[in-house]
Amino acid sequence: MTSPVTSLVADNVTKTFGGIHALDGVTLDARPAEIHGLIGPNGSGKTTLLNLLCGYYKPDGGAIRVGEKDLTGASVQSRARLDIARTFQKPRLLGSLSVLDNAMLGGWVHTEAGFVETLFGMPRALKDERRTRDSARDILAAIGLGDIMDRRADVLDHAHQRFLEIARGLVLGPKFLLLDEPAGGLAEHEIEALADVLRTLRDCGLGILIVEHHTDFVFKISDRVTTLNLGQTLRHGTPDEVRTDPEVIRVYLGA
Ligand SMILES: Nc1ncnc2c1ncn2[C@@H]1O[C@H](COP(=O)(O)OP(=O)(O)OP(=O)(O)O)[C@@H](O)[C@H]1O
Repeated sequence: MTSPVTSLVADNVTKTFGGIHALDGVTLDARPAEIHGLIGPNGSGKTTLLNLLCGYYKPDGGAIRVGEKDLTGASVQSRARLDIARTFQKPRLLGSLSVLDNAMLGGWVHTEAGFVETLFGMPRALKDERRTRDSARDILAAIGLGDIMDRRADVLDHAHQRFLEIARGLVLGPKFLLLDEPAGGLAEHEIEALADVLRTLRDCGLGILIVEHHTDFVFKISDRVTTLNLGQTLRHGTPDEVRTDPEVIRVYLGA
């Protein structure tokens, strides 16, 4: 598949677990400055595709690329260096650390100091830390967590935990942000706030891929939508094209 140079592409990927074909020849591209919604019934392969894109799994067939660069065998760490960040269905935070410290964990990828320099708090390590702290503070403030930066992560409510996970991903300075059910468990006004944040990030040039069951939210916020079913692409198009597709209605959305 040819694609715009800087897209993150899953090209004809397959993934099997035992006898289960979780993905069977799926192609999808996440483009810069675009929100791409990925929907489909339970078990249709959405999270597996996200895990292939960020390097948690290797595909059994097909390829993962950013532009012309083949990432198929690349580790999660090297993909983080290649500007791919993700969040999880259940936020994975370090509860005993503060909001600020959790956000700063996203900055490891940009540190220049080596292990020994960090261990002994040498100048380059201190500079790394200052830079990451400043960046984390700015992002937390922008995402609405500026007033609770010193709070422990484990006392945050669910919405704040979700926003903190996104902030941590952003401290990485990614070009692509992969979100696994970011609206899960959020109230309507929190979903509105999430939509505002994602639109702003998109308008700043970030490519965003959202796996989500909250289809109203997906259709409202996405530029393009892909529907999976049984590990295959059922429909791909604009939100209107997908929402009104008879097969998508039959298999997933209901009449
Ligand atoms: N690590 C694994 N080991 C075995 N089977 C797996 C594994 N991960 C996924 N599967 C199977 O692959 C299929 C696709 O799962 P996946 O989690 O990608 O679907 P999904 O669309 O994200 O579902 P949901 O909406 O419920 O999160 C399912 O049949 C699932 O049981």
